[in-house]
Amino acid sequence: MNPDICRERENATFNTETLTNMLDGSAEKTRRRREIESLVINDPDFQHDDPNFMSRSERYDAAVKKSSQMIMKLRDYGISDPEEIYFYKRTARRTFHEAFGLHYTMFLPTLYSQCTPEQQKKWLPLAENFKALGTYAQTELGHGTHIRKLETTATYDPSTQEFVLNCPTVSSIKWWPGGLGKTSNHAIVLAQLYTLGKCHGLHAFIVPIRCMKTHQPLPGVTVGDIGPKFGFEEVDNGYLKLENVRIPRENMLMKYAQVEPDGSYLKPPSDKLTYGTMVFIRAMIVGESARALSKSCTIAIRYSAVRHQSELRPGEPEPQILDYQAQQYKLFPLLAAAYAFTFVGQYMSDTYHRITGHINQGDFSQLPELHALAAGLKAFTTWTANAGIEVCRMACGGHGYLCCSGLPDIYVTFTPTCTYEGENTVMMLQTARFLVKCYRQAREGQQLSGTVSYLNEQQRLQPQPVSSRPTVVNINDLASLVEAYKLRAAKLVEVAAKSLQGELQRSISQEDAWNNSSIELVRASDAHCHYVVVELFAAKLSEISDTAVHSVLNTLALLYALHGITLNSGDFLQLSQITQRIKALLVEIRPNAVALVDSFDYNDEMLNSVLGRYDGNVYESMFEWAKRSPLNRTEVRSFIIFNIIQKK
Ligand SMILES: CCCCCCCCCCCCCCCCCCCCC/C=C/C(=O)SCCNC(=O)CCNC(=O)[C@H](O)C(C)(C)COP(=O)(O)OP(=O)(O)OC[C@H]1O[C@@H](n2cnc3c(N)ncnc32)[C@H](O)[C@@H]1OP(=O)(O)O
Ligand SMILES: Cc1cc2nc3c(=O)[nH]c(=O)nc-3n(C[C@H](O)[C@H](O)[C@H](O)COP(=O)(O)OP(=O)(O)OC[C@H]3O[C@@H](n4cnc5c(N)ncnc54)[C@H](O)[C@@H]3O)c2cc1C
Repeated sequence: MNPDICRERENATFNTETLTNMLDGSAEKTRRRREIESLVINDPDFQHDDPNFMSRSERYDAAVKKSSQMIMKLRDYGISDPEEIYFYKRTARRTFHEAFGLHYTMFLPTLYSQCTPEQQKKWLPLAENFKALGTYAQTELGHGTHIRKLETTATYDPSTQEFVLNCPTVSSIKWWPGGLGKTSNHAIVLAQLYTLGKCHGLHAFIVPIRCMKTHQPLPGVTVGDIGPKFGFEEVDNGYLKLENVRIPRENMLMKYAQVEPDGSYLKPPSDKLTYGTMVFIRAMIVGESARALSKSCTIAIRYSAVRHQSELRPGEPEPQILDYQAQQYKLFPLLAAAYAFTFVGQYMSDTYHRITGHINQGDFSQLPELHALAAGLKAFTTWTANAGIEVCRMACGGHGYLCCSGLPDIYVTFTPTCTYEGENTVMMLQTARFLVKCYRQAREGQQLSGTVSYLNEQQRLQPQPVSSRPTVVNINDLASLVEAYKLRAAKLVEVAAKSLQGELQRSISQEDAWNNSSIELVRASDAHCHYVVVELFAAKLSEISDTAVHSVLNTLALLYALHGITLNSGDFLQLSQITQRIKALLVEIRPNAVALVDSFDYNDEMLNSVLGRYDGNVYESMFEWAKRSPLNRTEVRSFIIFNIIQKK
C-alpha cells in the first residue's frame, strides 16, 4: 500500500463506512450491494481481456457472450429485484458495455408501463426470458428531437386486423437505437398511427424484426449496424427500414390509447403518456451523473494523493499534487457536486416512483411537474458531470489521457447522456415552458406547490419586482444560501417571462417570441435546477445524525453552493468574501478528500483505473498495462520503418 494514501486515510475526521452506509441507505443495503458486486468480481467468467486491446468486432462478440452469461448467472443466483439486477450489471459493465442494455433499460420498462394486462401476459414472459430481445426505436435519420414529425407510419387494416408499418422516405429510417443492428429480434417502434383515414399521432408498437429461430431479418425488414462511434464500441446502435411489415392489432401498446377491431380509435387520458419511458430514463440518468462524477473524482483525488510534482517551497520534497490550492479548486467542487447529485438522484428516483404511482391510479395532475423536473435535472446534472469528468482527466496530467486511467472510457460513455433521451438544451426549454406557466399562474394568484412554490413569494412581495431586490447572503449559513438560490431562480424566471412578454408586445408570434427569448429561458431553467440541487443537499443534512459525517457534508454543501455563486457571479453579490470563504473550505476538505472518495466505495475492479487504485501503486500498474499492448508483441512491428532506417 502506498504510504501517502495510508496517511490520508489515517487523517480523515469521519468514518468512511458510516458515510457509505448513508449513501446506500443502510448498513444492510451496503452489505447486500457488496455481496452482489463480489459475485461478479470473483467470477472467472468475468475475468476477460482488456477491451482496449480488442477490435470492434471482437468487443461486440465478447459483449454478447458476457451479456448472455449474465442472464444465466442472474437466474442461477435467483436475483430478480430490479435494483439488485442493476447492481450486478453495473459491476459487470466495468470493462464492457452490455449488448442487451436497451432491452433492460427501455424495452422491458415500456412493456411494464404501456401494455394492457393481456399484453403483459403475452410479452413479459417472452421478454423476461430473453426469447424476445428488444430495443426502443424512436429516432429517425431526419428527426430525433421533434418527435411529432417522425415519419414512420402504422396504418390499420380492419380487413385483416393488422397494422402495416412503413418507413416511406430515407429520412424516416430508424437510426441510433442501441442493440438494434445485430442483437435484437424485436423493437418497440414509435410510429404515426393512421386508422380509418385519420392520423392520431405517435404510438408505440411491438414489431418483430428478426426470426426468433434463425435470427434472420423478417420479410420487409432492412436492419444493420450504423458503424463506429465516439464510444460504446461494443454496442450495435442500428438502422431499421420497414416496408409493408404487418403486425397483429394486439401489437399496439394499448394501456392508454386503443384501436378497436373495426378501426375506431379511443383517445388516451393524456397524449404524453406515450413518452413515459423517456421520462423514466431521464429520471434515472440523474443518478448516473452522480456515479460517473463520483468515479472520476475517486480516480483523480486518489491519484493526486500519490502523485508528487514540482516544489511548493525551495529545497523541500515535492509535495502531493493534492496540496496545491489550484488542484483542490479543480477537484473539490466536483467532489461536492458528486455528493449533491447522489442525493438528487435518490430524490428523482423516489419522485418518479411516487408520481407514477398516482398516474397508475388515474391522477395525472403531477405529470407536468415530473416531466419538467426530470428533463431539467437530466440536463443540469449531465452537463456538469460531463464537464467535470474532463476536468478530472486533465487534473491527472498526461497519465489521465491513457485508457488505463479509466477516465477516457468514463467520458466517451457518459457524454452522450447530454444528447440521448432528449438533447439537453431542448430539455431545458421544456422545463422553462413549465416555469413560465407557473410564473403566470402565481401572478394570477394561484397557490403553487412542490419545487416551484418559491414563485408564490413573488406575488407576496409585489409591487417591488424580484429583479430589483438586493441579495444579502450569510455565506456560512446553508439556509441563507438556499434563499439566495431561490431568489436567483425567481429573478431569472421573471426575466425570461418578461422577455417573452416584451417580444409579444412587439406583436410577433408566440413561437418567434419563444425563440427570441431562448437564452433567458435556458438560464431560468438552469437557475431553477441549481436551486433544487442546493435545496436537496441542505435537506439531506437534516437527516444525518452522525456528527462527524454531518460536519464534512456540511462543508461540501457550503462549497457546492458558494462555488456555484462564483460561477454565476453576475446573479449574486459579495464575490470577494465568497472567494475567501471558498479558499478556507478547500483547506477544511483537504484532510478528508481521500476518505470522501473512499466512501463512494468503488472497489478496484469496478473503478478499472490504474490511477485511482485503492493501494495507490500507480506506476507499477501502468508499466504492467503498457507491456500488454498488442504493439509490444514484437520488438519490430513495421518493416516499413525498418526499411526507411536501412535506406538512410
Ligand atoms: C427481468 C427484470 C428486469 C428488470 C428491469 C429493470 C430495469 C431497470 C433499468 C434501470 C435503468 C437505469 C440506468 C439508466 C441508464 C441510462 C442508459 C439508457 C440508454 C438510453 C439510450 C438512448 C435512448 C434514446 O435516446 S430514446 C429517444 C429519446 N428521444 C427523445 O428524448 C426525444 C426528445 N423530444 C421530446 O421528448 C419531445 O418531442 C419534446 C419534449 C422535445 C417536445 O414534444 P412535443 O410533442 O413536440 O411537445 P410540445 O408541443 O413541445 O409540448 C406539448 C406539451 O407536452 C408536454 N410534454 C412534452 N413531453 C412530455 C413528456 N415526456 N411527459 C409529459 N409532458 C410532456 C410539454 O411540456 C407541453 O406541455 P404544455 O406546455 O402544457 O403544452
Ligand atoms: C449513443 C446514443 C444512443 C442513442 N440511443 C437511442 C435509442 O436507443 N433509441 C432512439 O430512439 N434514439 C437513440 N438515440 C438518439 C437520440 O435520442 C437523439 O440523438 C436525441 O434525441 C437528439 O436528437 P437529434 O440527434 O435529432 O438532435 P437535434 O435535435 O438535431 O439537435 C441538434 C442541435 O439542434 C438544437 N435544437 C433542436 N431542436 C431545438 C429547439 N426546439 N430549440 C432549440 N434548439 C434546438 C439542439 O439543441 C442541438 O444543439 C441515441 C443517440 C446516441 C448519441
